[in-house]
Amino acid sequence: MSGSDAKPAASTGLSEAPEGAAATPQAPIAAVEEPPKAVPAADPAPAPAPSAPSEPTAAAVSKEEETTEEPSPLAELWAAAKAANHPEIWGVVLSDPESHVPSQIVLQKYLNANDGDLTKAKDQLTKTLEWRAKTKPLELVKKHFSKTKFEGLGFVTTYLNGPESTDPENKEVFTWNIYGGVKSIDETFGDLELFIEWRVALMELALAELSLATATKLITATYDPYKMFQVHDYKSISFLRQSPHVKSASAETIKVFAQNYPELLKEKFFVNVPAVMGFVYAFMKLFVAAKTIKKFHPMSNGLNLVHEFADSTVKGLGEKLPKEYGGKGEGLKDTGKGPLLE
Ligand code: HEM
Repeated sequence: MSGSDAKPAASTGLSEAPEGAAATPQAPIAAVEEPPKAVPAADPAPAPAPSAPSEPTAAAVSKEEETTEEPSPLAELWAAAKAANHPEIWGVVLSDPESHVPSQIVLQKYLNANDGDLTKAKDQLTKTLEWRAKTKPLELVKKHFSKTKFEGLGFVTTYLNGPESTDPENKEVFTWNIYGGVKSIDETFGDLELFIEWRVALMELALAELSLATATKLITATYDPYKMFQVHDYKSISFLRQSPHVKSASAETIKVFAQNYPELLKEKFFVNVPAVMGFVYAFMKLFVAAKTIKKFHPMSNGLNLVHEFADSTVKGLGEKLPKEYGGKGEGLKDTGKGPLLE
C-alpha cells in the first residue's frame, strides 16, 4: 500500500512521521492493470463457473505476457515458490496464480512490498517460505502459551457488514496488542523466542480471520482490500525507561514481521501513549521502513479511536469497537480471540 492513504490521527500527542519519509511512488508493476473484478466464488451465486472462458479470472493476469512469451512476474514468483521446501503462506497452499486467486493475492503482495522489483520480491518470498518451514506458524496457533506471561495482551477482532460473505469489503480485521497490560517485562519479553512465537500465533489468528484461502478478488499494485488494522494500547504503562528486553523484543518482532508478513497492514494506531513517552515513538521509527511509518498514528487518548474509521467499507465500524476505544461494543476479552493459554 502506498503512503498516500495515510491520514492524520484525530488526536496525536506526539510528532508525526517526518515529511521526508514519503514512500517511493509505486510503479505500475503488476500484471493486473485493470480495476480488479470479483472472480466467481465457489458459493451459491448464480454466476458462471470459475472455469468459464469468458470470465475475468486470474488467467487474465498474464494476457499481456502471452504475446512476448516472457513469463509474467507472478509466474516467476510461482516458479520460485515451487522450488522451495514449504508449500504454504498465511494458510494459502500456493498454486498457479493464473487459476488460483488466493495465490495471486499472496504473490502480488510480495511484488507490491518491493515496488515491483522482481528480484527483491523473489528473495523475500523465498525467505518467507524458508522461515515458515522452520517456524511452522500454523502449528503455533495450536500451541498453549503461559497465562502468567501473555494473558490479556493480544486479541483479534472481526467486524462485519451483515452476515459473513466472501466480499472483503464487508469485513475488517483488527489485531490488538495491549502492551500497557504487561505485568512483568521480564516474564513477557525475557524469553525472546517464546514472545515471538506468541506474537506470530496472534498474527496467524488474524490471517485466519482474513481468510485469504477463500478469497475471490484479484489484487493489483494499487487495489488490495486484504489487509488489517493494528492497535497497540499502552494504557497504564508504569515504566518510563525502556528495558533492554522490550527493545530487543520490539526490534526482533519488527524484523520478523517486515520480512514475513508484507502488505498486510492497513493502518496502525498507538493509543494511550503518554506524552512523556514520545521519545519511544521517535526511537521505534528508526527501525521501521518509511513506507510503513506513513500508516502509523500515535494518539494520546484511546477513546478517540472511534473517530478513525469513517472511511471504512464496514458501516459504523467505530461504534462497533469496545467502549474503551469510544465505541459501543463489548470489551476485547468478550469479543476477541487470542493465542491459546494454559
Ligand atoms: C514500555 C512499553 C512498551 C512496550 C512493552 C512495547 C512493546 C512493543 C513491541 C513488542 C513491539 C513490536 C511490534 C509488535 O508487537 O507489533 C513494539 C513496536 C512498536 N512500538 Fe512499542 N512498546 C512500548 C512502548 C511504546 C511507546 C510508548 C510507543 C510510542 C508510540 C511505542 C511505539 C511503537 C512503535 C512505533 C512500534 C513499531 C511498530 C511496527 O513496526 O509495527 N511503543 N512495541
